[in-house]
Amino acid sequence: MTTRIHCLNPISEHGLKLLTEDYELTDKIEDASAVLVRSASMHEMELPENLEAIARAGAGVNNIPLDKCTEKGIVVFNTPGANANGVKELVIAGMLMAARDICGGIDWVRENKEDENICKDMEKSKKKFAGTEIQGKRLGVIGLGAIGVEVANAAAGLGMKVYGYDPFISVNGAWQLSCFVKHVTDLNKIFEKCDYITLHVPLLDSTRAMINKEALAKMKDGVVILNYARDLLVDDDDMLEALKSGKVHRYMTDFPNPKVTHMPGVIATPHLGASTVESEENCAEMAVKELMTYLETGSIRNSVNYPSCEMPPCRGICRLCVFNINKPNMIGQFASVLAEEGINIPDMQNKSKGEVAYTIMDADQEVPQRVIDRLMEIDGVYKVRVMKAE
Ligand SMILES: NC(=O)C1=CN([C@@H]2O[C@H](COP(=O)(O)OP(=O)(O)OC[C@H]3O[C@@H](n4cnc5c(N)ncnc54)[C@H](O)[C@@H]3O)[C@@H](O)[C@H]2O)C=CC1
Ligand SMILES: O=C(O)CCC(=O)C(=O)O
Repeated sequence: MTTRIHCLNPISEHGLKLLTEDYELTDKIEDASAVLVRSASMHEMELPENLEAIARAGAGVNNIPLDKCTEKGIVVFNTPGANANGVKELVIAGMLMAARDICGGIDWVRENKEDENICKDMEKSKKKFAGTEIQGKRLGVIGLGAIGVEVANAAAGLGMKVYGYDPFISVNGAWQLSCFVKHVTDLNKIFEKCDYITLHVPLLDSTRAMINKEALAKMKDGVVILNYARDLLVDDDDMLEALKSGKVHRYMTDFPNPKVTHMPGVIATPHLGASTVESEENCAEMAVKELMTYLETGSIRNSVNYPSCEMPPCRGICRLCVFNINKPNMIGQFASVLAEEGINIPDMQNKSKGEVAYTIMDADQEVPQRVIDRLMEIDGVYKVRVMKAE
């Protein structure tokens, strides 16, 4: 049977062409078993009953209703690191544009394009666009995940003194971090010391408005803030005050809104961080592969709401995938139901992540609807998915 995929945003052909003949794209989300999405907000959307998975071709998942998806047993994937280089390069460009008035200079040339004496006049005018160099300046990187690590390492390579803060840094992130990046455990140190501060954290309740009046008050006069992560990490009203007073020299952001675009000292790009051929291809490829693997085998890799769980090909007649609350005796109850129905489990795998768990069980015979209903009746089970072996 053909599996239908709906794209909520344009997804790179490089990824879509990996879909085998068992798949087709559909314009109707209500017909889709899976969704590919970039930044489109899914919060107000009705999720189709037969939706099995959503793959975010990118990093941030604040556009997806994760709790709702979890309770419906919809697996949400993202593509860790796939666009990190694209964002890193824009952040480095942002730092350079903040340090030198490159934008002002370009505007001046455009405005004076008809000037016959432009060669002479520019030598008189250029002093107003002069700037500083980033070499030797202090950069604070908040969030040392895929992007933060790359930004920190690149900036260290450009001769900046780099300070990194991430209380939840992964082992992998720590291994990849240049030894020239100073590890900071108190965020205030970044606020107090740095000439440039760049944000690379997800938008969560704990990070929302982390750049606010109190944080800004601790910073050096003339600090540059770079926000290529998410709009709501910065309190716009507090930023406006800081720009007006000169506390912040420039606010570089990838997230313009009607308030931000009117602020003095803002240089904004229209959410371009991941808009490179390479990042779009990497994200699409990873997202499509994650979806196909999950839809075909039940194995989960890079999910943000369910644990990673990988199983070799089905060793029975069919495979049951159970989504449930992570609490005692769930596996015992699943096994009891199958045992009472005379069904053997030749292979199984159970993984948990925080408050949820996921179990894959291979069954040595067809599993009748009655058994699925009994599994669904177990308190804490969100969903049971049945897959036929190839
Ligand atoms: N402008 C754009 O087009 C793009 C923006 N982004 C944004 O950048 C964010 C980061 O992306 P990645 O680095 O790929 O994600 P990631 O998940 O690899 O890294 C995020 C890091 O933030 C850390 N973190 C979480 N809470 C923190 C806190 N309170 N203080 C310090 N660190 C904290 C985590 O431990 C993790 O290491 C995404 O969530 C997304 O919002 C990502 C890609 C493209
Ligand atoms: O897909 C995009 O262009 C946005 C990328 C992004 O913001 C992310 O990956 O979090």
